[in-house]
Amino acid sequence: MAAQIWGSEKRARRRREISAKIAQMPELHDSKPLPFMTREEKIMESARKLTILTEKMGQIIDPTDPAELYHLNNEVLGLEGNPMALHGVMFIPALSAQASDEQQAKWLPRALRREIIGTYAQTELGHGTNLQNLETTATYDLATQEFVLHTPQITALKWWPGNLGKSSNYAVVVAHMIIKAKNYGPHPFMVQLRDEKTHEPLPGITIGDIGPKMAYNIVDNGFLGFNKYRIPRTNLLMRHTKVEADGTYIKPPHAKINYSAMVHVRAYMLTGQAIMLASALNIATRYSSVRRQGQIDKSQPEVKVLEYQTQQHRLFPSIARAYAFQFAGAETVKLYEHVLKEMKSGNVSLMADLHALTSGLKSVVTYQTGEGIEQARMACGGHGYSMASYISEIYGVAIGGCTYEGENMVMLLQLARYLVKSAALVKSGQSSKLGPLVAYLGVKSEPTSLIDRIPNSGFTEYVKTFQHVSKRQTLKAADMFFGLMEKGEKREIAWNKCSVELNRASRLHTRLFIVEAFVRRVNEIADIRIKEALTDLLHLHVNYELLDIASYALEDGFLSASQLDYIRDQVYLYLGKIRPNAVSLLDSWEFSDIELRSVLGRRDGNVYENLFKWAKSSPLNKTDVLSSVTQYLKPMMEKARL
Ligand SMILES: CCCCCCCCCCCCCCC/C=C/C(=O)SCCNC(=O)CCNC(=O)[C@H](O)C(C)(C)COP(=O)(O)OP(=O)(O)OC[C@H]1O[C@@H](n2cnc3c(N)ncnc32)[C@H](O)[C@@H]1OP(=O)(O)O
Ligand SMILES: Cc1cc2nc3c(=O)[nH]c(=O)nc-3n(C[C@H](O)[C@H](O)[C@H](O)COP(=O)(O)OP(=O)(O)OC[C@H]3O[C@@H](n4cnc5c(N)ncnc54)[C@H](O)[C@@H]3O)c2cc1C
Repeated sequence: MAAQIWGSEKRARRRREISAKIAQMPELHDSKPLPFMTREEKIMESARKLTILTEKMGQIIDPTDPAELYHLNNEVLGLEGNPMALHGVMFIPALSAQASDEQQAKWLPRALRREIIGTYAQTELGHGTNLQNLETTATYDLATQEFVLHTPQITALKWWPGNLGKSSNYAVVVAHMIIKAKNYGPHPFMVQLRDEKTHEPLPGITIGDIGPKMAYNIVDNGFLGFNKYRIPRTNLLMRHTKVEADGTYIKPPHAKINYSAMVHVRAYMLTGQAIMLASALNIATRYSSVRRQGQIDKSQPEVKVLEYQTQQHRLFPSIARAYAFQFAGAETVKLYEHVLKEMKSGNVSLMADLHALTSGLKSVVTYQTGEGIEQARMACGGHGYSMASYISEIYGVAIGGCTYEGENMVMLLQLARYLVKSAALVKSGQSSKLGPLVAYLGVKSEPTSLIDRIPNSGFTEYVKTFQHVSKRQTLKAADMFFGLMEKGEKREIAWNKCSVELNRASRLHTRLFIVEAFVRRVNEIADIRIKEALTDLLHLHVNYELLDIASYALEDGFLSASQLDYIRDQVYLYLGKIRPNAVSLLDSWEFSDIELRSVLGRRDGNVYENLFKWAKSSPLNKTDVLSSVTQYLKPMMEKARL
C-alpha cells in the first residue's frame, strides 16, 4: 500500500531508509517538544537542524529528488516551517521557470548551494488577490539602465512573503514595470535585500517580521519596503519577457506566464495537503483504537471508541479523501511538469487548462483537508484539544492553504471562467472543441441515474452521476450569467451576481476530477489485496461524496429518494467493511513518530503514560509555585483573608 501512496515500491523503500537514518541521528531530532518552545526558540532550533542537514543531506537523501527532500523536511524540520521554506518552494522554482539561461547560470547554482537564501515577495499590505493593483513600482531609468524599485505608500509594503522578515537575503519581487511612463503590469525581479556578509538590510530597504500567526510560526513571514532602490536592468527575470537597454519591451508568449511560481505551488501543495490530512487521521485513528469509553452492549466491557459508527463516519470518509487527494495530486504534478517543459520551449497552449485545474483543486482540497483535520481533532475528545495531539498545529498549517496561493473563492472563480467558456462552446454546438477535462459537458446524459440498478458497473454509474450534476450546474450557472448579460447587465456585474452559483459549478467539477483520479488509480492496481482494500475505500468515497452533493441530483430527478437510501446504506456498509483496515490504511503512509510529533498518535499506542510524561515536562511544572502566584495571586488571597 505504501508503494501505491508514494508512487512506487522504490519510493516507499527510500522513505523507510531515510526515516531509519534520521532515527539514528539524535542531532536531527527536536531537542524538546515544539509546543513547549517560544517562537524564537523554535526558529533557533529549526536553523540548527537546517544547517546540520545542509552538511549531512547527501548522506541521507538524494538531494536532487524533490520527494526525498520533502520527506526529509517533514521528518526533521516538520510542518511548522523553517528558515528556508520559501527558498525551495517558490524562490528556486521562480528562477527555474522565469530566469533566462544566462540568469540561471548566475543565480541558480548559488541558490542550490545555499550561498544565498531567497523568497517570493508578491503580496502587499493592501493587495494580495488583485495583482493588477499591486502598488510597488519598478521604473526603468534609461540613463543608468537600472530599475528603481519603490514603495509609494504604506499599502504598497510587501506583506506576508515567507522567510522574508529575517532569513532571506534575496527575493524574487513582483512589481509593476514602468518604462517611459507606460505601465506594463506586474513582473518578477531578482532583488538583493541584505548584505551578504553582515546580513544587514541594504540602504533603501525596510524589512522585518509581521508577527505571530495562527500556526506556521517558524516561518518569518515578512514586510518589505523600497525607497527608490536601484537594481540592474538585467535583474528583470527575462526568460519570457525582455527589456532591452533602450527600454524596448518584448512581451511574453502568454500574458500570465509570469504566474508560473504560483501554479507550481498549487500543483505541488495537493499531495502536501493529503499528507497533513493523513497525519491527523493517523493520530486520531490510532488513538481511537486505544481509547475505551462506554459500552455498545451493556453486558460487554468498554469499547474502543473506533467501534462507534459515528466515530467511523467522522474519520473514514476523510481517509478516503486523503487517498483521493494523494492520487489526484500525483496526476496534477505530472501534468504540471509536462506543461512546464512545454512552456520552457515556448508552447503555452496548455497553460489555461492547467491553471483551471489547479485553481479548483487547491480550493477543494485545502477546504476538505481542513474539515477532515478538525473532525480528527474532535474525534480525540479532550486530548485532541491538547497540543500533545499536535492536531491543532497540523490544522493551522493546512488551512493556510485555503488562503495562500490564491484565496479559495477567488481561485474557484478562475476555474468558473474556464467552465463558462466551455459551456458557451456546448451551447453554440462546438462541443468537439472542448478539452479532455471538460469533454463530458458536451455529452448527453441519461435521464436518470442507474446507480442502484447496475451495482457491478465498476463505478461508471457513479462517475456518470458526478458528471451529470457538474454539467447541469455549469450550464445552469452559465445560463444565469448569459441571461443577465442579455438583459443588459454589464459583464462584471452579471459575473458577481452569479458567483455563488459559478463557484458551486467549480466545486462539482473539481470533485468529479478527484473521483475520476481515484477510479483511474484503483483500475491500474494489479495486486489483488491492495486493490480490494482501495476498492472498499473508493466505494465509501463515491457514496459519501454523492450523498454530500445529493441535492444537485435530486432537484432534477436524476436521483430518486430510494436511490438516496441505497447510497446511504452503501456508506454504512463500507464504514463497517473498512473498520478492520482503518488503522492499517493510515499506518501504510508510514509516518514515523518523529514526523508525527504527537503523543496521542504514537505508533506503540502507549498514550496515557506518555501524556503524563509530556505534561510533567511543561515549563510551568519546573517549579511548584509560579512567580505569578507569589507576585499577584498569593498577596490577593492574603489580602482577602485579613
Ligand atoms: C514531492 C514533493 C511534494 C511537495 C509538496 C509541497 C508542498 C508545498 C507546501 C507549501 C508551503 C507553503 C508555502 C506558502 C507560500 C505561499 C505563497 C504565496 O501565497 S505567493 C502569492 C500568491 N498569490 C496569489 O495566488 C494571488 C492570486 N491572484 C491571482 O492569481 C490573480 O490575480 C488572478 C488569477 C486572480 C487574476 O489575475 P489577473 O492578472 O488580474 O487576471 P485577469 O483578470 O487580467 O485575467 C484573468 C485571465 O488570466 C488567466 N490566468 C490567470 N492566472 C493564470 C495562470 N496562472 N495561468 C494561465 N492563465 C491564467 C485566467 O484564466 C483568465 O483567463 P481568461 O481567458 O480571461 O478567462
Ligand atoms: C501562511 C501564508 C503564507 C503566505 N506566503 C506568501 C508568500 O510567500 N509570498 C507572497 O507573496 N504572499 C504570501 N501570502 C499571501 C497570500 O498569497 C495572500 O494572502 C492570498 O493570495 C490572499 O490574498 P489577500 O490576503 O489579498 O486576500 P483578499 O483578496 O483581501 O481576501 C479577502 C476576502 O475577499 C474575497 N475576494 C477578494 N477578491 C475577490 C474577488 N475578485 N471575487 C470574490 N471575492 C474576492 C476573498 O474571497 C476573501 O473572502 C501568504 C499568506 C499566508 C496566509
